[in-house]
Amino acid sequence: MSAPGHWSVPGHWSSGVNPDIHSERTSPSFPVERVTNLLDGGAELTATRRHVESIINSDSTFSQDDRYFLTRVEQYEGSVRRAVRLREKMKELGWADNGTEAMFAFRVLGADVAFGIHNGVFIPTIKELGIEAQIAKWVPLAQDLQIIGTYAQTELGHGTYLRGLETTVTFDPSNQEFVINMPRLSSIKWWPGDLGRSATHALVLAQLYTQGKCQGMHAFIVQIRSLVDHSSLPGVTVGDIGPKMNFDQVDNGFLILQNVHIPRENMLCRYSEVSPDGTYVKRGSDRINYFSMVLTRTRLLSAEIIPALAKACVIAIRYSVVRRQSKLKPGEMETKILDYQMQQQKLFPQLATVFAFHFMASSFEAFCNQVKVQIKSKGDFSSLPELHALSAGLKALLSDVCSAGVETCRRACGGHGYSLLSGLPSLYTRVAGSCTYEGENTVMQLQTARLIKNAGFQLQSLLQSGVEQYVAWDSTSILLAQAAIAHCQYTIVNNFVETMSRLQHEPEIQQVLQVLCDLYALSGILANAEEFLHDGYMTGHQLDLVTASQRDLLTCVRKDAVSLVDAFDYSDQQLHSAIGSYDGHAYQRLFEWAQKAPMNAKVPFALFLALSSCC
Ligand SMILES: CCCCCCCCCCCCCCCC(=O)SCCNC(=O)CCNC(=O)[C@H](O)C(C)(C)COP(=O)(O)OP(=O)(O)OC[C@H]1O[C@@H](n2cnc3c(N)ncnc32)[C@H](O)[C@@H]1OP(=O)(O)O
Ligand SMILES: Cc1cc2nc3c(=O)[nH]c(=O)nc-3n(C[C@H](O)[C@H](O)[C@H](O)COP(=O)(O)OP(=O)(O)OC[C@H]3O[C@@H](n4cnc5c(N)ncnc54)[C@H](O)[C@@H]3O)c2cc1C
Repeated sequence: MSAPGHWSVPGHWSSGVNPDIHSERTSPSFPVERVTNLLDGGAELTATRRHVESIINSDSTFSQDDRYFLTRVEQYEGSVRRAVRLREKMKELGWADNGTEAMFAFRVLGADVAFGIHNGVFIPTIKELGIEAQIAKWVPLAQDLQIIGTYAQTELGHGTYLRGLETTVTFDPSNQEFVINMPRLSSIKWWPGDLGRSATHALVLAQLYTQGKCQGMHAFIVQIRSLVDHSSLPGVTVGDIGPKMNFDQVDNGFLILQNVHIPRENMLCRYSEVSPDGTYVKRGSDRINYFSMVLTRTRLLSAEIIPALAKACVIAIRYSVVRRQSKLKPGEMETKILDYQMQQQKLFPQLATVFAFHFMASSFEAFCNQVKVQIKSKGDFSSLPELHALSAGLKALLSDVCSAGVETCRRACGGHGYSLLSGLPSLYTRVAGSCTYEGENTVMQLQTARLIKNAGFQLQSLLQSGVEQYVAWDSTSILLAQAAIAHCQYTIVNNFVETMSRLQHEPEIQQVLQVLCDLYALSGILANAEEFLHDGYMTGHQLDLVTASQRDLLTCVRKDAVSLVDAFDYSDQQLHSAIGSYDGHAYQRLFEWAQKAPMNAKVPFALFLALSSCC
């Protein structure tokens, strides 16, 4: 520490690691690398991921040092540059689109690389709902960025209620074409990502009409811009929907189609098709055209939703050991804020939640892949309702909990948590979108509730009393949504316990993770205490025991907290945080990054004159 009164504005970094964070890493009670391996799915995958990250982090195109000081157009153009560079890298290095390296590359870059809907929804939907000939035609063009696609389903007037979508696609057997129309203002496609400036093609989800009958929502590939000069095609009006809470780098757009003609072959027809004479042929489940959303909900858990809370925990816990404020014991040094029980009560249940959700998402993705194979190779749709119900409930629960958890981490960092430079506000505004997109959470919970017994009794008694089905359903919906959440919580705790039981051959990591498993379960009981008391499932005394046990567990986690967040293995480039970096030099980074603010650029002389003239 420099002598009082004599210090220099840091023009350089304090070398090494902040001693306050260094002391937290000297004796972890578990092998940190083994937890990293467990989270990656094995040591080999950790090595592959790190190799991919080192390639990305060493390429200046992917650098985002100025990310907090860019205009919206600069953010969009930067994300497009990164997307094109990534495609070049993948070609140079031979990373296959469905390979591990590409999966890690997209995960590291997330929405910071353009064409997230193109890569994450447009291409997978063609693979799932298209026949082999359609996959062979469109997917290579898309993977090579010769076409850019979007997924255009939501309209100005409808997002949740898909049976209410107004865009019509009518088959004309005389010329073997579909004619697409949007009958009114509320029919305009509104929100699709990559649509506003980038997309050349759209997967348009619309009501299919053939032989005068509506056959419900189907998917159609529609070219919307020229591949020569990128201008919009005849009958097409397209643009950006304007500023949003986050995702400024994404060109969410609007699309109007008036009398646009497409060939019959452009309807994705793995599970349904229109014959040349206009006959509609259906294969499989009524709701198979919703399958792409089920897959996206599942992928978003580990691609977007859980990483937001994981990064927030890394930032908040690292900052909480380098931030000293007030004194626990008079006369001693100021206290690390992580030593306050309240700070532990805020942050450690969030940390336990990340592990619980990580293990749940891994198990659920395995189940989802199993169902995909069942459907595609055997035409067996029997597991689709369960997959839908659970994917809807998990997406709703995990996005709700992770959004609230990121906000808790942000608030736990005081004023610096309110600075964009901490990385926390943008983590929150970004993950908050997941409570809405890919199925609004309330509606998703109610989809899960269709399976749940207790709510069913209430529903049954209403129906038996003669109440109409839709009235009975809506008047039970609060109970139904609660039942759906409880069902998902039970599934998550059960999965965490089962995951721990499979670690008996690694006692050191089993022990530290078991503490988090217990903390997650007990915190869940405390957060829903009224339910357990209401049903007589627990007494007040038992709840007191839960509270005391939770407090003891917080103390157990405290010793290893920094090592546990280090195990997530996020690089500083991925955290984009001045207060959560590995070396713990929060104050130096805040000061240096602030110098980049355009507000600190040389005051223009004209402004100086104007200011001086008014005083
Ligand atoms: C990895 C990603 C890329 C990463 C990249 C980088 C990051 C980037 C981040 C941003 C990424 C943004 C990505 C946003 C992309 C969008 O937001 S796309 C638009 C998403 N929109 C939605 O999710 C719409 C939500 N609405 C719906 O799904 C449907 O309207 C509902 C709610 C399921 C209701 O459908 P419905 O036809 O009215 O059916 P309903 O009457 O409720 O049910 C009838 C029966 O069908 C069943 N059913 C309903 N749905 C299904 C289904 N899907 N399957 C099976 N059965 C079903 C019901 O269970 C029910 O069965 P029974 O109980 O009768 O046995
Ligand atoms: C960041 C972002 C990216 C997106 N990307 C895409 C994309 O790429 N492609 C695309 O097609 N769409 C996209 N969307 C749109 C998104 O899918 C819709 O916003 C979402 O499906 C919700 O529909 P909505 O906005 O019409 O809300 P509504 O369906 O109008 O719901 C509004 C509110 O009404 C209530 N409500 C609605 N229905 C019910 C019900 N049955 N019971 C009880 N309450 C109900 C709920 O409180 C709900 O929050 C995106 C949205 C966002 C925010």
